Amino acid sequence: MAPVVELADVSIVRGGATLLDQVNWVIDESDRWVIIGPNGAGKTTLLQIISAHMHPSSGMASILDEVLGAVDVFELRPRIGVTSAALAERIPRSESVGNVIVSAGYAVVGRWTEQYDATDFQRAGQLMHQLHIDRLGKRTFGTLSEGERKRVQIARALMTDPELLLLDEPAAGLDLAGRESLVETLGEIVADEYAPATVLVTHHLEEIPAGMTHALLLKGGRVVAAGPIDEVLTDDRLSETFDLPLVVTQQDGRWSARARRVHPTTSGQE
Ligand SMILES: Nc1ncnc2c1ncn2[C@@H]1O[C@H](COP(=O)(O)OP(=O)(O)OP(=O)(O)O)[C@@H](O)[C@H]1O
Repeated sequence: MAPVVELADVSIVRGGATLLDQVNWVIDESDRWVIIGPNGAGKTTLLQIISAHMHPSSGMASILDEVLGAVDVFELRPRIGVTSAALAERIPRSESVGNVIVSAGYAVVGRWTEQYDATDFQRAGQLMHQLHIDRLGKRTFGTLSEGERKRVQIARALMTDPELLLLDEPAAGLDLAGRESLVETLGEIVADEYAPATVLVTHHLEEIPAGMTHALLLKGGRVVAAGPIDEVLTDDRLSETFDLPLVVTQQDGRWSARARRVHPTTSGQE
């Protein structure tokens, strides 16, 4: 079976700056990837490529078996579910939650004059249940808490049954309880064998749901490491990525990282 995403030596150059530098990456259908890297590493730029919103300056990008540059991106984009802060800002605050979700089928951010059928509303209802937001259907987007908004966006991203799901910092800005609850729900989604290939971007290992299978570490537009999550999220590789000595721990499928404590040595004592 063809990979869901295949990048070969993909670079992006803008205004003389190299934002991505010869990135090679393959995503298979059953993969659940997490991308980690410091601010400015190129994570959003990488998502722009695999969501068919940016073409490589050089190299080859194949998304859902279509090569960017040789495909109508407007046909490709509906096959990809995306959540990001930029997209959330475009959702009208006065729109009802139900309409925010159902309108994904038309690739518009609020309901206008399109007609939806019973299956659309049934699907939206199922997703609201899956995201634990059943009771919010009639509320307007602007009245929701940040955590509720994140869930609505994820339901919307799943509405079209995408073949690729891209989540750009889904837990950013949530309090501890909100983060834990959302991470648990994301864990339920990625555990479903019929869920699409998934890519989640985060700055924090604590935001990685259990069940993610692969990790890609990005620094200065270059891939530091990419592969099975256990092999990639190591002390050495994460320390190199963030230019800081770090200790990584994993427990019950969840990850965390902290700075390595340097013990001051007292003269004459070991
Ligand atoms: N059009 C552009 N021209 C020049 N530089 C750009 C352009 N767009 C982005 N950049 C730079 O490219 C780098 C990578 O940006 P990107 O948003 O992909 O990083 P990121 O890893 O998502 O960062 P963050 O974690 O802060 O969101 C940044 O240094 C950014 O300033």
